[in-house]
Amino acid sequence: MGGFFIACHTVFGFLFDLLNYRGRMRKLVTHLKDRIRWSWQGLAATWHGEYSFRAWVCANLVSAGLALWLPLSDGVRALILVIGLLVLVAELFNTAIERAVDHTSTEHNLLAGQAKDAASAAVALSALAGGLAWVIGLLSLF
Ligand SMILES: Nc1ncnc2c1ncn2[C@@H]1O[C@H](COP(=O)(O)OP(=O)(O)OP(=O)(O)O)[C@@H](O)[C@H]1O
Repeated sequence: MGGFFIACHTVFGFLFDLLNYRGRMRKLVTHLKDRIRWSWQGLAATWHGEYSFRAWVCANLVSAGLALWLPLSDGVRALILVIGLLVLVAELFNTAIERAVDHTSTEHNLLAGQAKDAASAAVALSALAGGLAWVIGLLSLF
């Protein structure tokens, strides 16, 4: 009799865990789908609203094409491609900060200006890193 109860407890425990697990997985997949949708919305809005983002995407396509075409080492290629993506990431943050600041107030304010300038500097520095990666890559060809 004791063995029967232990067996029931084990089987029901297993079924309960399985249902719980499936519920958690379903929640995880829904969250993942939402995050992909929101990220896509962010990319699309930035693409449509920011000329500089479109310009960086085009520059990245040219840079990536050249990096793959030229006989560069794998390390330099990876550096150029990754830094190129980081410039886009910096531009997305720059846009997010500009939008958040302008949503709060479009009045002239020292802190608002500093926030935007810092975001702008982040894009400039990441672009500088990309340029540096290209200089290293081109020097390695000679
Ligand atoms: N509310 C503000 N208060 C103070 N200075 C501001 C404010 N808004 C903008 N500025 C100044 O103007 C600069 C450019 O502003 P903003 O980033 O909004 O212009 P933008 O032309 O849309 O830039 P981007 O080309 O990066 O999209 C800022 O870096 C900052 O120095």
